[in-house]
Amino acid sequence: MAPLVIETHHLSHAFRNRLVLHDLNLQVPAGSIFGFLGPNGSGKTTTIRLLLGLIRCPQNAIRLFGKDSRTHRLEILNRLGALIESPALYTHLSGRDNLEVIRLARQVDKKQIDRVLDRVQLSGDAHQKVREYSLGMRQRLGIAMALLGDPDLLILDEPTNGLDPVGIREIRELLIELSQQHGKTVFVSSHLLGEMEKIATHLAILNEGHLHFQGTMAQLQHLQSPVLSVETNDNMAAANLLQHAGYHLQESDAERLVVSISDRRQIAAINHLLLERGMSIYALQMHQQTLEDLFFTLTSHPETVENR
Ligand SMILES: Nc1ncnc2c1ncn2[C@@H]1O[C@H](COP(=O)(O)OP(=O)(O)OP(=O)(O)O)[C@@H](O)[C@H]1O
Repeated sequence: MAPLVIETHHLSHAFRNRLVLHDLNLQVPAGSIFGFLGPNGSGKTTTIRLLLGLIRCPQNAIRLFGKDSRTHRLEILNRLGALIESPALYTHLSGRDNLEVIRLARQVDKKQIDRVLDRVQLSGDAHQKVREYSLGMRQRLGIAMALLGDPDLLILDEPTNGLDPVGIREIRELLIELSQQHGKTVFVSSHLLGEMEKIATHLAILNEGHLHFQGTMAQLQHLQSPVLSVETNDNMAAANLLQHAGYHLQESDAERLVVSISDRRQIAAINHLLLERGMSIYALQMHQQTLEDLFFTLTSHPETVENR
């Protein structure tokens, strides 16, 4: 297994006595594109601020590059670049001059400006004022800033927020290239599973400060179970019956009844049970859960998947 670039050990955090992160044990392997997923308010930005040392954490709770984040702060910061939501930019300056400001502050070699402009494909627009940049170009410039100093690890908080589909695709391609061709580890937060699905090698799913899943994309896909849509003359009565028989209902209302099943034999058993109780069955349709469904289940009924 690749060495871990980020590790958190029982990391918790409270704002004024309100616990917003609970016992987080993250493990981010070197070279991964690690999607840190969760709905709004689940604690992603708080985790990222803790990782970056913008919020103080207890000693031994966070290790970056195998070193404790409290005792090796400078050494760690030299190896990472970050972008939290939108970059702070001087819009009256050109893209190149914005990079120059950061370069001077970080005391990085001047040659790096051309290198990072090229990497984010802004070389041709480098002399244009940032106020003329699209939102997508501004985000790419923000990533270029994070790349100054040639960091091994990039930490990006919702980098595609507010972008149109073209901007989202550009960022997606850039992150894949940074990982695959330049060997960076990319830790990227998002509330959109569909977006992460296209690029992440690993995922963690956070909800209300609790980690509900962590692993590779393949491991997440393995959790996808088949479901059965059931349509009867009385879906509410059918739902009661199935629940009493021990089935897990993913959705149940008068319109829609969706039951988790483990194999096809359960379809026959459900059919039998409903007929036995005199119900009319209009449809039984098996389909594979999508990752979107699984994400919804993990963040709303985690107990149903956690122990599989
Ligand atoms: N400075 C703060 N003071 C008090 N509460 C805070 C503070 N920052 C965040 N919170 C609370 O902590 C919880 C987690 O917020 P956080 O911003 O980390 O979530 P998030 O997953 O990044 O959400 P979003 O996608 O909306 O940015 C929320 O309930 C939020 O209201």
